[in-house]
Amino acid sequence: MQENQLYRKVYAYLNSLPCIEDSDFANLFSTSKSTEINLILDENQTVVDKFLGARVEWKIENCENESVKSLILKIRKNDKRRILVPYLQHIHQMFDEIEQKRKEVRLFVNVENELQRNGRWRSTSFTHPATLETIVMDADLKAKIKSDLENFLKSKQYYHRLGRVWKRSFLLYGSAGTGKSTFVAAMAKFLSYDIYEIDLHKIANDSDLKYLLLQTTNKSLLVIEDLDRYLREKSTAVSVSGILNFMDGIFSCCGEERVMVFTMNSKENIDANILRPGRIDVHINFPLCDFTAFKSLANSHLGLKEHKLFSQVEEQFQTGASLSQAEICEIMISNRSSPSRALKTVITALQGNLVSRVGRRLNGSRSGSGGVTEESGEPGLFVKDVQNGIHPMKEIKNLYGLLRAKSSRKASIDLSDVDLNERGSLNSTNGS
Ligand SMILES: Nc1ncnc2c1ncn2[C@@H]1O[C@H](COP(=O)(O)OP(=O)(O)OP(=O)(O)O)[C@@H](O)[C@H]1O
Repeated sequence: MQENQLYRKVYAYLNSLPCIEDSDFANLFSTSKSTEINLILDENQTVVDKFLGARVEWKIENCENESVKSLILKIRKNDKRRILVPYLQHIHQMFDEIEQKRKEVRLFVNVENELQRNGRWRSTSFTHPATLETIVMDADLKAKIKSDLENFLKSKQYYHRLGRVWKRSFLLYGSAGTGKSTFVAAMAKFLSYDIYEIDLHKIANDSDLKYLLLQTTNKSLLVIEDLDRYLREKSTAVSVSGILNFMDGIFSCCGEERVMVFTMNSKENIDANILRPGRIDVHINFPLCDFTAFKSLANSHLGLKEHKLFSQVEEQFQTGASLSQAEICEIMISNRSSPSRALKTVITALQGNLVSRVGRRLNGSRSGSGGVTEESGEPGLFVKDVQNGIHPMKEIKNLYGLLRAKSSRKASIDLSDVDLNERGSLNSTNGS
């Protein structure tokens, strides 16, 4: 016999009401999440609910046939016409939200063509503990992204009215270890979407990629990590046009409520067609750790809000030294029993980073490369001289000067890449 979907939804809705906790009888059940206990309605119990100022009553009853249960709804005659339909719609909506929260997030990865006996995706439960709260990033930017995702979840009608597929694409770009992958995990958790992580190496050709896409479900996050590397090294059998179609072609529109996420170390030299709105709607920069991010990490990893060594750490950041969040986290985790030691190690690592940068820059100048910006992997290291532009030799002298007199704050060293102005910004192009 087929399950009555309305019954299922109302039942789940009633069990989610706070009044169940106050009732005289309720059955206790554990769920697949070991620490979670659910309270479930007892038979013949009456549940009172309120909607648009009206009181409604539900009762769960056994039918003559013991295996069939029914839910009896009582509404005052005067309220019936006014609230019945909107009330049932409200239950539908609440049910979707309950399902969303309850859903276990799964991680899917694609397997090679020849292993496809059980389909091309293998999945496992996704239990990554990262959340948007645990990610250290600019607070305004985080709030904007959160609200962008919340808006997306509520925008089915809006997208449909525009004749657009209900999907949104994000580019997360920045140096290694700045939190891009962790952010993907946090997004999936926030949305309660399954993750489909696509390994382009394991895809035979463009049609194979389409085939994989058709095997994904709605409410999912499709992720391609390090897209810039695939494009640069041409290390996949998928062509650029195959990737463009994946991002915004007719096949990419087969599902709904999808979020696509691409990560890159740098978006320099990336074909503008790939980055255009529709293919990428939101660009999010992940800069290397600065002093503000460092303080958040020190707080979360070492429980430090202030420390006498903070001023020295700040000085290092001001001289242009930098480390990724991953490097700083690792130092803090391995020295967590001694916060002072952790901070001293961070200071030493920042000093070492500055020295090696200067060394590399000197070598670069000697070999005649005259490189003012560094290619991907590290953001450009500039000394900006407002009147005279950027001079590599002057830069090196400045850096040595800074190393000698660590407290000097005369030179201004800007460690962000070309998107400095976008730091903390969220470029949203379709205004959903
Ligand atoms: N912004 C951040 N907030 C909190 N932790 C971070 C952040 N960035 C990095 N980390 C820590 O560093 C580790 C590595 O980060 P992650 O893998 O997310 O970086 P990534 O930018 O994806 O690197 P890659 O480009 O090499 O894949 C994570 O386990 C996380 O604990």
